[in-house]
Amino acid sequence: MSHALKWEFPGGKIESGETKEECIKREIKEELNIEIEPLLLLQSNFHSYHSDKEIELIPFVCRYIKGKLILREHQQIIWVKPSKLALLDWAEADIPIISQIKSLEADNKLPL
Ligand SMILES: Nc1nc2c([nH]c(=O)n2[C@@H]2O[C@H](COP(=O)(O)OP(=O)(O)OP(=O)(O)O)[C@@H](O)[C@H]2O)c(=O)[nH]1
Repeated sequence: MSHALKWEFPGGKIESGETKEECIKREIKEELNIEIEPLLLLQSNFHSYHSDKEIELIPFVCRYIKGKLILREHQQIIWVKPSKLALLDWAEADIPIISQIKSLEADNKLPL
């Protein structure tokens, strides 16, 4: 909501007592109604949107396990090939993540 109409990866904030893997599974189930398995932890990106708000974005490459995809919180969802990710208008914090995905794909290191 704070970056309305920008593209973001589905996810959300870690709750207390939760691991980052538990968090991403819970958030994807809550937001998209599907079960996923995190396969590869990418590098975090620390980003400051305003002086009062800093986020650590912790990206995972995940595998779809099961479930019917339902949009519970987002306006729109799309599947995008790694080579086309940079064409979208991303939330600022996401830009370095896109570069990581592109270079992993170029090196054939995406576990998909
Ligand atoms: N999920 C997600 N959030 C991102 C990305 N990039 C980015 O800047 N953010 C920001 O990181 C924050 C994540 O919070 P969220 O609102 O998704 O978390 P949440 O589901 O736990 O929400 P809640 O606090 O309303 O329960 C938001 O300010 C969001 O705009 C991204 O790629 N994915």
